[in-house]
Amino acid sequence: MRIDVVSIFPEYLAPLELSLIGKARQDGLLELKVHDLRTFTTDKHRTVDDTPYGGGAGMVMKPEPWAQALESVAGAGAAEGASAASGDSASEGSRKPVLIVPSPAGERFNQALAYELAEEEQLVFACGRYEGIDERVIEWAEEHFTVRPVSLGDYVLNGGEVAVLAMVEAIGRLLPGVVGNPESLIEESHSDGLLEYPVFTKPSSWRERDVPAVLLSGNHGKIAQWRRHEQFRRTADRRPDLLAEFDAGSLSRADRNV
Ligand SMILES: Nc1ccccc1-c1cnco1
Repeated sequence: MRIDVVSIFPEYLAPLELSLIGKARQDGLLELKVHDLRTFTTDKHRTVDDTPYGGGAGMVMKPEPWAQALESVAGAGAAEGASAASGDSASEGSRKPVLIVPSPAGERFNQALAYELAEEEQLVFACGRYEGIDERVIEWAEEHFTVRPVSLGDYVLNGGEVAVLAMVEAIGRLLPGVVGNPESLIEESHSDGLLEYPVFTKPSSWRERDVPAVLLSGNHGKIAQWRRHEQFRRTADRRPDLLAEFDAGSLSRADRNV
């Protein structure tokens, strides 16, 4: 996968050089490039914003630098794919790259969307700041991208960079070879529509609190049943909304007895 991030604060994305995502980049499992939007300005002040038509507080990001930046990265994934592809590169990159615009007015990011986006050949993230990006950029971008405004949640950030850090980690860790043990992806919160069960490690007794005895029993059937029950209990307690969405049809026979 190829990821491009456009921002006026490229240094904000430095954490993507660290840890799991940083190693994936070093191992060639993920190609990620960060671009400074100001590179695509033409005036001596490298202006990226201006006052809003219709009045109001704050500034709006100008359209032309964004169009120049997005044109510059569009298809880079296909180009990379084509150069890397030994076979029919015509089929490589035939899909438009996905332009993800972090926005409080976007669809909610969740694990299902992370899995969906992890299948893409190229993701481009446009980090808006100020009061946002001129809406005409979003409309124009539909010619070159599949455009998806995405929200991390119902709260206000100062820009899209923090959202991109979260989304790139959530998506990048799903790519083949990134997480050491792929099995660890199976039992995570939200991987099956429920919250994950509680975990414990040594010592078995700590500050007069004991690890649940079933986990020390060696009875793997009972342990699995206890863990599944804990998933349902936790989800009902903390995220009843998820239970409402949970596909009861996916319940196994064992689930029905927890
Ligand atoms: N508030 C914001 C401002 C700018 C870019 C993204 C956001 C955002 C994303 N998810 C929630 O908020």
